[in-house]
Amino acid sequence: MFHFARCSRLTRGNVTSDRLLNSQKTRGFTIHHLYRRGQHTVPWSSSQIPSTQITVNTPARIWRQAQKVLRLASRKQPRPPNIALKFILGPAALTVTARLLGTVAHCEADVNNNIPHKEVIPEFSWAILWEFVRPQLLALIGAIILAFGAAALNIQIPLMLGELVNVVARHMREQAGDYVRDIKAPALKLLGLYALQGLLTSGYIILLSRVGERVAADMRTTLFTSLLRQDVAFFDANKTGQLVNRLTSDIQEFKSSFKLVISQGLRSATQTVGCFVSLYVISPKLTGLTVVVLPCLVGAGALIGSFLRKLSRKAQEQVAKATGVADEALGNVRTVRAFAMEDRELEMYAAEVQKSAAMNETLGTGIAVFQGLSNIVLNCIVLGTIFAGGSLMARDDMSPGDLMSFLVASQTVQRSLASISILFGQMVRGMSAGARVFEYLALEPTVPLTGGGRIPLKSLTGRVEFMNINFSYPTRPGNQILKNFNLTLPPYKTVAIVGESGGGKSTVAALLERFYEPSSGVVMLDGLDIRTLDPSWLRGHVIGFISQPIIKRTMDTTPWLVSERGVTLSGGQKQRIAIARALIKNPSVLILDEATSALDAESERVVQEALDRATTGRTVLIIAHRLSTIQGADLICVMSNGRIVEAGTHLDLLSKGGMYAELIKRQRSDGHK
Ligand SMILES: Nc1ncnc2c1ncn2[C@@H]1O[C@H](COP(=O)(O)OP(=O)(O)OP(=O)(O)O)[C@@H](O)[C@H]1O
Repeated sequence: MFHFARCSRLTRGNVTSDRLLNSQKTRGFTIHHLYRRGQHTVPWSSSQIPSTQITVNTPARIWRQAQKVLRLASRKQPRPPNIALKFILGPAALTVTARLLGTVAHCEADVNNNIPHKEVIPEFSWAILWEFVRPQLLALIGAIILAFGAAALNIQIPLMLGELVNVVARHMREQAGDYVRDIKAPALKLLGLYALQGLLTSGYIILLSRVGERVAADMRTTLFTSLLRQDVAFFDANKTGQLVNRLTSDIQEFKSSFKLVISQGLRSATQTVGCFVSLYVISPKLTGLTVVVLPCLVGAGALIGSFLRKLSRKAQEQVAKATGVADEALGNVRTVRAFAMEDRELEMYAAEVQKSAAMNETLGTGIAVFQGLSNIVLNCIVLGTIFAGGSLMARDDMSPGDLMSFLVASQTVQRSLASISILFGQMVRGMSAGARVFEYLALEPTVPLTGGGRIPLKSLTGRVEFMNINFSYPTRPGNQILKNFNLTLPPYKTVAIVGESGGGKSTVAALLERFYEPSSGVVMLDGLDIRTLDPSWLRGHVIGFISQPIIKRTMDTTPWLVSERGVTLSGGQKQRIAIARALIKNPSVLILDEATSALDAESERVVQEALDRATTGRTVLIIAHRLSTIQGADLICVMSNGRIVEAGTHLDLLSKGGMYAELIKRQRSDGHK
């Protein structure tokens, strides 16, 4: 048994409807259950109608309802195995370096991770990067110099600390001399070093953030410019969400990596080399011991760190998934309400939120165990160094200051090595994000936005001819929509196209707008192939387009504020605004694509009057569903199977008793006038 529910028509090319259809597809719905092109009735099987509904909107009631759904959802979620066990048993966990605490902190803070794309990752181009970096070269060189300076000072600091400790130790041993006078010089020197290091660090961070922000802003505008230029077919093939992702998270990811690799990469590399030299100078024996132990610690730590990062990324993906469900539901709240789907949406959201909470809990436990182990290992390293260093001191191979310097320098090496291992992963991620951004920069549209001839508006008559057009949409090349299609729109006349849904009527308008190029054949304007004409002039001055979908935001041309998606306006008001916008450019050719099909009788009358005035003195192409609105057209063409099969006036076609007469009969019996 089927129930029929009325819903507002989801229009083609409408992002909301596309998103809704996609989301419903993924949630086990069949598109046809929700939407059939050109029909306003939506069949539902009785089993799909939700059995419970939120009917009372008190907060307590809603809260109870949410809790019920959450309980149900959490019952369905299998709990992950105890992560602590995995970590405690992992043998590698015993050799974690302290700096990898930083790795974990990084995992938590890395909220800009891109959800990995399934498609093949394009190649990173250094040449394109150079184009963006070149204007910021001076600031970048400045940042690099300051970062090097800060790193060089970091190498000095352990040695200075050693000097200071030696003064203290000497005084304790000898109990003689002026302690303040002796300690003053090295202490002031160290203080100076600290201050300079702080200054250099602030300097390079300021410069780098300037470079990073400017490069990112440049990339965003260049990518957006490139996207706006792309063919309509490009947008058929690529989901809006993915494109927006490239503008936002990919560029963000690239920017973070760029800044991090330059600042921390430079600093860590310099510090590692410099401190190793210091270590060797201080004590070759102790350095030998460190060379054996340290790489094992760093390697094991990096391994666990990378495991946690993966876990963190999965948790973020899950959060994004949950957000996606909420976004779909809130973005399409009218449809959700119309189908009484609140319970189901809540259930789906709660299930996704539960999953993400469970994953984040796992991650949290992992981080906690990791941090605990790291602390133990760090302390053991310090203990081991003091133990080995102490025995060297006993043999007079080392001074207390040397031991202090050694401890601090070895900690610096550990931190730097761990940071390099993190940076390597970050660099790979940043390069993939950059490559995804660069991919569309080099893409050239087949139909340019501008360029080509213009016909002087005074002599333009608006005669349009479609000659032997064959056409398939680029995304569905096997499905030929227009087959040897021929049609002439005489100047100042109104031609209507009618026919079965999905027969290709709107496609004809899309070809005239040059949204797509025909596979073969030509579209002519005043005897000129439109491919030789300037597309921006054609769209901006010659062709006016009024379709049923309403523009979803305010435009400069409207003197009053329209709410998001135009929800505060009636259908008739929206349509009259659309007509006003199309007429502002005083077009010679006007396309009306189902301009009144969603309106009630009164609004239709008002809009029809506006349209009648608008069409006077122009070449008009009407793509119609409701045959009542086109009876006065100079020519009515019936389309079937990609070509015109009947043409004539309303009375001609009625008297012929062919397809048009059949359509009229069918619409009358369906209840349309
Ligand atoms: N952007 C697109 N990419 C791929 N196929 C498309 C695209 N737009 C439309 N189609 C397909 O092309 C065919 C013709 O669509 P078109 O919108 O031109 O038909 P129509 O006669 O205007 O239909 P309706 O009366 O239902 O609006 C349909 O099968 C449709 O699914």
